[in-house]
Amino acid sequence: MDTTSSAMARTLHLLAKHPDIQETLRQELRTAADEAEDADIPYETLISLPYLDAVCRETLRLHPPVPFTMRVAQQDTVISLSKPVTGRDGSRMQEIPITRGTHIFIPITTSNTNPDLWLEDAREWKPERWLSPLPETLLSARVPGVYSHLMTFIAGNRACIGFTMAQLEMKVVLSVLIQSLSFAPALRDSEIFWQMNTVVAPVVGKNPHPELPLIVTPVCADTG
Ligand code: HEM
Repeated sequence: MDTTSSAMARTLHLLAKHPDIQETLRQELRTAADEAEDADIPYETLISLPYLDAVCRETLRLHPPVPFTMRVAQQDTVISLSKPVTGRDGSRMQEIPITRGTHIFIPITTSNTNPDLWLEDAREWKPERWLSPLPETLLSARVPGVYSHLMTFIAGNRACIGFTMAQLEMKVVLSVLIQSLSFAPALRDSEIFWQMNTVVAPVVGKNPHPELPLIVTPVCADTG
């Protein structure tokens, strides 16, 4: 499973579990489609629909398809910490010296869901958080990620080059699917497990191959 399809699968699963959010999104998309002169929602409108954008951002925040990655220090350095940690010998450290060649684990999900930055509801899926000003604790932390205070697409010279395209893909696919189809959890929903591969993928029970059962029903244009 690739990164964007992992994000899409997670978004559809969350929308299936949150029918109220799914319906709000459907109404936003249908209104935009009704106002469009062509059959499709124009690009400029699609990328600026606030609720669609919030749903995508919130999924990419809480469930980054690449949950962690590694880097190797190319030179000796010192990492400053925002709050002290206690070492094995009991000493309190405010910074960590790193020698060249050290492998560094980068916990993307942990940064994206840090309650010190995102406040106490950091581990909840709440698209509406993106419709209000973001917390000052987050803004002042200056997370280095290339996208939206998140580490989802990592940071620096080797950051993801495809993050704008990934969001566009998500928005195009969601706009088509959610307008005309309703998604609900399948009977086997409790057996779905999100496997922490390099790219997170849904599996069911003991079957190692990715699959995501959902109940999909057509919805008419004039019904909710
Ligand atoms: C939701 C979708 C995506 C996510 C979450 C994602 C995430 C990431 C992450 C975390 C990295 C850094 C990996 C590492 O160095 O350890 C990366 C690198 C990369 N991504 Fe993405 N990506 C996504 C979609 C895409 C798309 C659609 C493309 C291309 C159209 C793309 C192209 C690349 C490339 C070429 C790199 C390597 C950059 C380099 O090493 O200089 N990605 N991506």
